[in-house]
Amino acid sequence: MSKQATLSSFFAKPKKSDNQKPADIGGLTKEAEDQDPGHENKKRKLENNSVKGNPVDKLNQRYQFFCDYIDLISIEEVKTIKEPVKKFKELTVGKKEKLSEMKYYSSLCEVLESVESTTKRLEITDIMSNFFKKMIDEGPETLTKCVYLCVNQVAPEYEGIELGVGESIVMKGIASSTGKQLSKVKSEAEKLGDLGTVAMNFRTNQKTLFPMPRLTIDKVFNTFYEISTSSGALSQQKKIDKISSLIVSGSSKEAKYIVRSLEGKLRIGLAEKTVLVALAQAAVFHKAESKGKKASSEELSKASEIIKTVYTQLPSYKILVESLLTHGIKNLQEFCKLVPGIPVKPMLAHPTKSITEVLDRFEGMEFTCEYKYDGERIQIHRLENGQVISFSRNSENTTEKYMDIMSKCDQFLKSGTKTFILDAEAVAWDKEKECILPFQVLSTRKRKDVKESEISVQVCVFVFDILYLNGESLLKKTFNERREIMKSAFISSPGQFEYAISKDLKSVDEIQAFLDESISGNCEGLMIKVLSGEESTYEPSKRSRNWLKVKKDYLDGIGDSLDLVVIGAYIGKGKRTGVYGGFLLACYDPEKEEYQSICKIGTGFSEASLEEFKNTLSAHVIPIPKPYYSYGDATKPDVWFEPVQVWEVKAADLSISPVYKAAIGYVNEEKGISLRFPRFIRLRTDKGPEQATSSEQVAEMFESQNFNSAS
Ligand SMILES: Nc1ncnc2c1ncn2[C@@H]1O[C@H](COP(=O)(O)OP(=O)(O)OP(=O)(O)O)[C@@H](O)[C@H]1O
Ligand SMILES: [Mg+2]
Ligand SMILES: [Mg+2]
Repeated sequence: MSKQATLSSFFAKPKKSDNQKPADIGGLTKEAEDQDPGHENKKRKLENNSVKGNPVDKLNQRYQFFCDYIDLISIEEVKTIKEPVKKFKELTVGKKEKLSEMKYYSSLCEVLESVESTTKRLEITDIMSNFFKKMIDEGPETLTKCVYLCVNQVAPEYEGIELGVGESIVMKGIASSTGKQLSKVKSEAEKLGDLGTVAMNFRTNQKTLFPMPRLTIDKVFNTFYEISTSSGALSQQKKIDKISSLIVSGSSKEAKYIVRSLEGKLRIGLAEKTVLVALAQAAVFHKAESKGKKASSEELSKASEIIKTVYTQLPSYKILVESLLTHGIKNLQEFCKLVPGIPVKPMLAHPTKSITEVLDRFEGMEFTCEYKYDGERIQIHRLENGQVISFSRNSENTTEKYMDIMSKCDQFLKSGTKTFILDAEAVAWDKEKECILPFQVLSTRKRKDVKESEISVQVCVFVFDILYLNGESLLKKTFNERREIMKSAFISSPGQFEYAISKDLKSVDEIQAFLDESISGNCEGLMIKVLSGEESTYEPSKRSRNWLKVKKDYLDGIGDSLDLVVIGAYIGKGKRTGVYGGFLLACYDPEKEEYQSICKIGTGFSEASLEEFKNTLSAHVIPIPKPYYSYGDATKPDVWFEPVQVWEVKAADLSISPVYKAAIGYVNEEKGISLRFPRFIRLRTDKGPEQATSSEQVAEMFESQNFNSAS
């Protein structure tokens, strides 16, 4: 551990055992300070200060004393102060000049505050790009950490390290750092609805005897990282201590953002896309200014496009920022390409409600129809070293879950096939009857601590696309080309590793027959995809109109199911006594960062599932609704939940509602949209709450329903 780290960790936890009152080592009362405008007393104290205790404590305390006043004393003056300061000078000032203002967490917080105070996207982008432009001078490490703090992550999403600790731990951290009772923190939280504000208020009213060293971006990021990665028996207390030390060192404003971050989300209206665009623009501005020029709007929009494309292919801010600063925005695409080992956000499809709708959309284009398998999306990567790993739709590493397939993947390769990225669907497979099993069977497979010998549910992987082969990205190739490359590089094996069944059809009748065939083969319907031309490239992370899904169960209905977040429940009566009788569901509006109520649901549940939800959801009951829940009083549930579960729901249709809030502002300024006859289908473990059906999607579904019924 470096000296710096040892010393700063001292600040994290002031030791009470040294029989020293803070004032003894330099703290002065406010009055004394006022009477000492030249800080003469402080300097004298600094020079004379003597501390008791073991040598390390002494050193630490002296260092702390030194830090208390370093801001008041010029470096020249410091040099004239003799022992004991000399030692600290060697440790700190001698090696490092005072940090630039941009290195402090307060500079970031100021920016976060300005972002929070506006809702105008362009203004937010400007604020951020200005900030990043200055940050570029601080080097790639600080800039990377800054970007991570802005999107509230500590590592790339695919590493699965999440910043966000339980509310109760954050509360304990606030209590211990502000000297308040835990019950007081809780009651304030109930009153104000936001823990960040609670921490801020407590911190504002708190008197500290001497100032703590200022928080740097580095320190905050590193502590967040430690908190996110610590596990084990003592981790709870360690987390509380770390949270507490950050809050103690932070100003009231800093405390607010620290707490918000720890809760898992900043909620200031700063979208990840905006951060990316701002980063691109910052690079352009920085370069232009260094040459004494002005950046053109063309350059700016081109840079934004480049960075967005690059990030979908290589979602790592560290690599992105380093390449950006080393090679410049223009060359970014050359240095940041997709690479096996780093998951790409998969391409998504648009729902349709009839085959004729598909034919209208694809008129004059070459397209193909594939079976739509009902399992779990799987992206299979083979790395340079021969390792085979897989990721979910959500970029979660699922190698362990599918270890049986991954371990024998090499059997399915033709010679010469080395590195690749495949897009596929994993489906439960009945070995004896040689047929596809329903999704429910697949979902019984364990995700963690899997032993290959204990796997009872066999899986067959149906491959439908290839993104990368032997060092080459295939994203820009047409689907026709990709499909040929895919078929030339692998050997299919029935019941284990197959290509998705497909036919290049043209007429409604043919497609209808193929759809029926897919249903008899235990599939959900068809995926219909553009085969050739510019519109047939692979578009990572995009819900593209070049891929259409046709689901048998939703034809002539609303076209697709919805994935909704459970935000509340109603106490069960009669047969449902003891469990929840119904639930309040919401869609998500990423622009407003809020969950909007869309329907009550009480149908589609088995007794067992109601028991299960009672157990799992009870752990997430919150006393009052989150400030980012939008709901009408008429639908107020008996209990509120944290947004943790996503349910797939089927509905008869959508209607305008004065009570529900979904997609408010899209179709009607005051009214929302609600689901009629909603029915629970299944729990989605592969989607997080923010990946629930968005308000925009709800509005689109509503509009397409009305368009079709009108025509
Ligand atoms: N041949 C195929 N081509 C592409 N995707 C397929 C195919 N067969 C099955 N799928 C699966 O179908 C999914 C798309 O339809 P589905 O309604 O199941 O999506 P979802 O996971 O609910 O996501 P969303 O509704 O947000 O699009 C793909 O993500 C993929 O997992
Ligand atoms: Mg599916
Ligand atoms: Mg869906």
